[in-house]
Amino acid sequence: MVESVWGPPGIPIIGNGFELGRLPTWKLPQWLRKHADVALSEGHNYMKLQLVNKYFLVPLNAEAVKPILDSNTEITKGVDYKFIEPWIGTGLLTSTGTKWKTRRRLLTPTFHFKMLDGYVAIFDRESRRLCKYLEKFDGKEVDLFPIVKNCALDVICESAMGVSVNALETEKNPYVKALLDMGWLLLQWALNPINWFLPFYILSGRSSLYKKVVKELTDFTKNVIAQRKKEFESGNRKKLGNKITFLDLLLEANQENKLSDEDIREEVDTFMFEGHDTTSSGIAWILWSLACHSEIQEKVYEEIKTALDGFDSSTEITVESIKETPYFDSVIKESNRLWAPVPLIQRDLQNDFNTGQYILPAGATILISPIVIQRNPKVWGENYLDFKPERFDSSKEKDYNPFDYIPFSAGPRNCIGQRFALLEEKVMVMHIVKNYRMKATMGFHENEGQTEIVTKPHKGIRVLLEKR
Ligand code: HEM
Repeated sequence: MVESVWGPPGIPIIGNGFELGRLPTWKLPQWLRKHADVALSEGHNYMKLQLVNKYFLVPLNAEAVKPILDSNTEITKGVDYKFIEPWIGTGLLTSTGTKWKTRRRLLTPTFHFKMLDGYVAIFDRESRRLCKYLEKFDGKEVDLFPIVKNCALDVICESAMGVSVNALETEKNPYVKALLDMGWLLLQWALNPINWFLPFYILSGRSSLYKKVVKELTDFTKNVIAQRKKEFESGNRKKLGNKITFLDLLLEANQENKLSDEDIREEVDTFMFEGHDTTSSGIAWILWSLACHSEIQEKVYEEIKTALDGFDSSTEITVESIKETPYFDSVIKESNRLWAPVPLIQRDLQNDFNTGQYILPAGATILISPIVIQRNPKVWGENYLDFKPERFDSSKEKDYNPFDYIPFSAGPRNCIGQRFALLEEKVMVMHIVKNYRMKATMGFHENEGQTEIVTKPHKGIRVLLEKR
């Protein structure tokens, strides 16, 4: 049971809460890694963290994480997700049991590779806009992170709902503002337990802000759905090239009575939540890795040039041209290894769970940190902190277990948007590298991953930008 699992020493009753509460969030990955090394060296493949009366059990390697991620029964997410349920409901991300299984089956075809062509056309168009926008920073130092984040938001609004919010050029859109406020509220709630104390939450004004933001976000989606449904029913489906939006696919299921209007709203809002902060974090770290390693950046540039057959400004990036870049694939994988965009994955155990080494009790929370697993020196070597795309050389035999590399999680509840995300990362970075040279203004590891909803670069992505 829990007592037999090793954990970093804490204070009686409070456990590790005091230390963790004071730890800057960008130091959390190293803190976890340091203690994981102690646990592993003493023969444990789990460690426990105690926050007052709550235990978090952290699997430390592939052997420990595989049974839980592979489980078809332990699929219930942690309580932290409850906070966003008034917004995203119990859609694919937060539901469990039969509801989750039915939704997963219904939504899987929306990410079928045939559907991705239409999304890639959006990535291409929005990335071109991004490169145009960046022209004003030519020869200057700029933080690319907020810019990429806005572009990713434009991409997800277009892909999910067929709506343009133009976050890249305007901060005034009320929907964009509400999304930013929601991000802030979620972070405050997750990081600072004082917010869990209802009287404080009400008196600090956060409760009323929360209600206002939820209303703004859900009203927006409801209006888009109502409008689209009218067009859809009149047979006027707005086409994206020859493909349709995610919402249109859901409306088809609606016509077959498989999803109600509210079900559709839940899923669209789930994709809005899951689909832009994650990719902007992924893209940001790839750009950072390239900006810190100029020889790797040039190699990627040359590979893209060949794949796009020389390229001029009108060259469109398509699913076909993306296939021809194996080195760039390795660069993306290595970046997602070192800086997994989703810092923590949770499962709330519904039953006692036998890991082979321990029996973990029902009610405990399994806390999976992809960064901890992906920085295990026993798997990735003593140079695990170095950026080495050759670790993922496709011509070499894989010398790691698939569960040692889990940026998109694994098993039945893995990321349904993985292919969408990787294509978006590729297209956006390809456009930037094709048009600009980036040079970091500080050392690679001076920038750390801040554990927020996503792994955020705590010093931004500050680079000197130079037009090619
Ligand atoms: C770099 C980008 C992304 C990363 C690293 C990422 C990673 C993840 C991870 C770690 C999970 C949790 C799985 C678990 O609990 O075991 C997840 C779930 C999910 N992701 Fe992503 N994600 C990304 C982008 C996206 C995008 C673009 C979409 C949609 C357009 C998306 C939609 C979802 C959904 C709906 C789930 C819940 C799946 C389920 O529970 O069945 N993700 N993602």
